Amino acid sequence: MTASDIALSTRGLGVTYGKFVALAEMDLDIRRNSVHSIIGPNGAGKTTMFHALTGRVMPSSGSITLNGTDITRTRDDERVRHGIARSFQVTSLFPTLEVAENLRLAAQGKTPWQALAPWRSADANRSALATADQVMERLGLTHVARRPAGELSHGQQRRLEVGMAMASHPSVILMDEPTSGMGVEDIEEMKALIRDLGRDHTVLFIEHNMGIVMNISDTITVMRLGRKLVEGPPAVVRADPEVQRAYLGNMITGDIA
Ligand SMILES: Nc1ncnc2c1ncn2[C@@H]1O[C@H](COP(=O)(O)OP(=O)(O)OP(=O)(O)O)[C@@H](O)[C@H]1O
Repeated sequence: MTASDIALSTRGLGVTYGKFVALAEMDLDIRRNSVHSIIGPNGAGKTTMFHALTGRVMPSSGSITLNGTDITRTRDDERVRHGIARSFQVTSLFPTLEVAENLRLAAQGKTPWQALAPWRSADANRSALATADQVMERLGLTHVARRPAGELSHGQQRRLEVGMAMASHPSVILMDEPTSGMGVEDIEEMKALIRDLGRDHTVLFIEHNMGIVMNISDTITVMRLGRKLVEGPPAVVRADPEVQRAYLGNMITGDIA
């Protein structure tokens, strides 16, 4: 693997909350156009890792590199411009606005208030509309383009959240438990979407459902107590004695068979 194959990497990344070490010495290499999952028991530091990557918390040590640029000290909004997008929960959607309008605003990186501005250029608007169309097609939401986002089914809303992240043309998409609270059918659609995204995006996601993780990940990083425990493709992680021990000790829930 050469440096240009890596979209996002960390070296020696650490986060402390007061005296508590939530993340320590984390080295991560996320391959471009791959699906990479982070798993581990509650409190392992997965969310802290995401917060450090998006700029929500500042690391106490180490570095973060995105497409060759050191972004360790950049603000969260600058990171979005550099190409990191986080798929937020349903609350990030504007429920009274149409699906297409939600995506158009996301493509412009704007709130509805800013989008009302009269000085918005026609070209920027056209390109945002084109992006919204492409994203809806990819997500299978074209047929609900004119429906208010708040009227979509739960599964459709969750796919739209992913679309909101895609609309900023990110190089890396972070997803925090993309299938949590979903029924079986919606889970299958989300799995297919993530796998599809991995063809031309880099996807990093936190997930508790082991069936999904083993099924769609190219690489899995297992965390425990703020550190990396094991990393590799699903077959390697599944067979690893340390991971097996963690499962047997109920440190990680779910079925790894
Ligand atoms: N703001 C904070 N202040 C103090 N401690 C925190 C803070 N946020 C998280 N922690 C602690 O850091 C540790 C790691 O938490 P984190 O949320 O990153 O774990 P996680 O792997 O995402 O867990 P889960 O699967 O339960 O979401 C936990 O022990 C948690 O209590």
